[in-house]
Amino acid sequence: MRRMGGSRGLSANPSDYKLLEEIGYGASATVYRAIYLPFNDVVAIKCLDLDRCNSNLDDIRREAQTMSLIDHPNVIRAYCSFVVDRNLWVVMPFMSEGSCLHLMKIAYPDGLEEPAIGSILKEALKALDYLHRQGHIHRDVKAGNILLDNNGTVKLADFGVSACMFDAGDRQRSRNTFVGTPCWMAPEVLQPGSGYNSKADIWSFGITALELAHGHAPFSKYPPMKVLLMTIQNAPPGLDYDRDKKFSKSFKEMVAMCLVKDQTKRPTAEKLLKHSFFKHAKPPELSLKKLFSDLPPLWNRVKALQLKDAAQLALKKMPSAEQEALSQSEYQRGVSAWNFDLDDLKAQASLVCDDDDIHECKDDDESMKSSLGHKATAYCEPSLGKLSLNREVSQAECRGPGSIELLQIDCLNGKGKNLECDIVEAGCQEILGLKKNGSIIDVMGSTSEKDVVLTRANTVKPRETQTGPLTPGVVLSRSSERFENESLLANERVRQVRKAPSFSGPLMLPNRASGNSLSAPIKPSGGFRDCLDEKSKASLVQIKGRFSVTSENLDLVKVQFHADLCRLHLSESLLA
Ligand SMILES: Nc1ncnc2c1ncn2[C@@H]1O[C@H](COP(=O)(O)OP(=O)(O)OP(=O)(O)O)[C@@H](O)[C@H]1O
Repeated sequence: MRRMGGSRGLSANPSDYKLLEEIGYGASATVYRAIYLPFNDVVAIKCLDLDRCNSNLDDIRREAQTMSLIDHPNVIRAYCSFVVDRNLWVVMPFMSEGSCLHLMKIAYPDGLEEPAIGSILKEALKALDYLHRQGHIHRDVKAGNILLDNNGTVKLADFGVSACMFDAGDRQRSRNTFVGTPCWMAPEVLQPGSGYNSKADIWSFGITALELAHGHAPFSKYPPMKVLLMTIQNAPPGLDYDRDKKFSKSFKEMVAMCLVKDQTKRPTAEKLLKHSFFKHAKPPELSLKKLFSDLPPLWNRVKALQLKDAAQLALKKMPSAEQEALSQSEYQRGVSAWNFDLDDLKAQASLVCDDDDIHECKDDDESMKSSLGHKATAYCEPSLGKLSLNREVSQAECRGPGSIELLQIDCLNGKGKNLECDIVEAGCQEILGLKKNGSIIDVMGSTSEKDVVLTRANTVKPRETQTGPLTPGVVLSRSSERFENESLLANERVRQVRKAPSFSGPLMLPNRASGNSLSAPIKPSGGFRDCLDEKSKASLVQIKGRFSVTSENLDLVKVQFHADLCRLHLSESLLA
């Protein structure tokens, strides 16, 4: 056991803590509610599995140190941190309402009202202002990293990928590293070698504003590679469309100021705080408390979300581990290609149907809703040649009420060209048992319902169109009782899905579903990294929800990309 970082009277003795329920999970960590026994205080403990972590110990130590030095009411700080067996425990304040992302997923799938958004964003912006003044770039600003408590306190969390602007040498080079979560990443962050600064956080902040307004980030239904391309090539997203009429002019203007592609034209956090949108924002204790007044306890919400994730994974035909491997592989192809062949990626982007982009730019949900019950418009271009891979199901996104499930079948040859595409449409809500117009997700109402859901999910076949009426799901209740009753049985099922067995070879990954991101899944790459040589490992890091490729050693990335592709071919032939 080793202690890292400072403490405010809390001991670094693990036996002083009693771990209670799981309240969150990310790429490499599980977060628990816990009791600090000597004071009988409730705290949160982030348990980072050092074996599962892609970061090296220095990065982890840095996150813990950064967290322990933080002193701002809107930034989560670490009370203390210490190593227990192969885990790093980071002890921090318990934020009883969890992340904004979880809150939206469970109760506000179409986003929050403007007053609440204004309050949340203002507090998060104060946090960014503080961090930037301290020389930090957060690099992972998103709703999943904005935590709330029942008093309406808002805190920015997760310094896992933060960087220091004052670093020199190797650390300075880390700012040429491609880090973040694709949907939230600024265009300049996607350009290896160009370098970026705290303005990257302002872009992510603007994306987060859209996320809070719509319930999901722009482009979140697309695979990561396409997100990267769209971020670079499309006009910046904004609050410009029909569905956004309800929002004020000043909100729209504030978002537009953040989402300027030229980073030099974006305001600093300090300047943005002076914008009229924030001047008129209500104190959070007035506008936020009512958001969670009827919700069950955080841990039951998290369980419900885990069940939903599990059902989504079960929905797909392939064993989840295999599917994750393919998803990982797709992601990697895209990013590797981005790094070494910009023209090729641009060519790919030009092949994407205009329709598709229009759907995204106009209004994901509206277009999805309107296509409910109809065969979705073809997503990709016609075949360009002989099919070399028959990869299926690269993305399955389930949105809010009234949405459909798109299972995108997308095949690539070695050059990254799309060869064959198809779309399978499935009634997402039918499969997940979601109430059509409800807000809270009560995914599994009873054991038998769970069985029905999973059985249904397993019988969905890619390449078949799922038509017919959507059956309204289980009635969603704001009572916590049902969550309580379900939790034990459900937990086991979730864990089984999480620990899906490996399918074939080194691409098999631990499964954490989509816990902290609404974007297309980006999976942990521990298993995959294991098969790389040490140099390749150094140049490429991917974890769920985040992505990192250094700008150096791109050749290694390229070599690794081809190796990945070969493995994928091999898997395909084994499958055939
Ligand atoms: N102090 C806290 N109180 C309550 N919930 C928390 C706290 N810290 C984290 N969580 C929950 O746990 C989730 C995961 O935490 P965190 O983002 O720190 O993990 P991570 O592994 O770094 O995630 P990722 O890499 O996916 O962003 C958060 O999204 C949030 O829902």
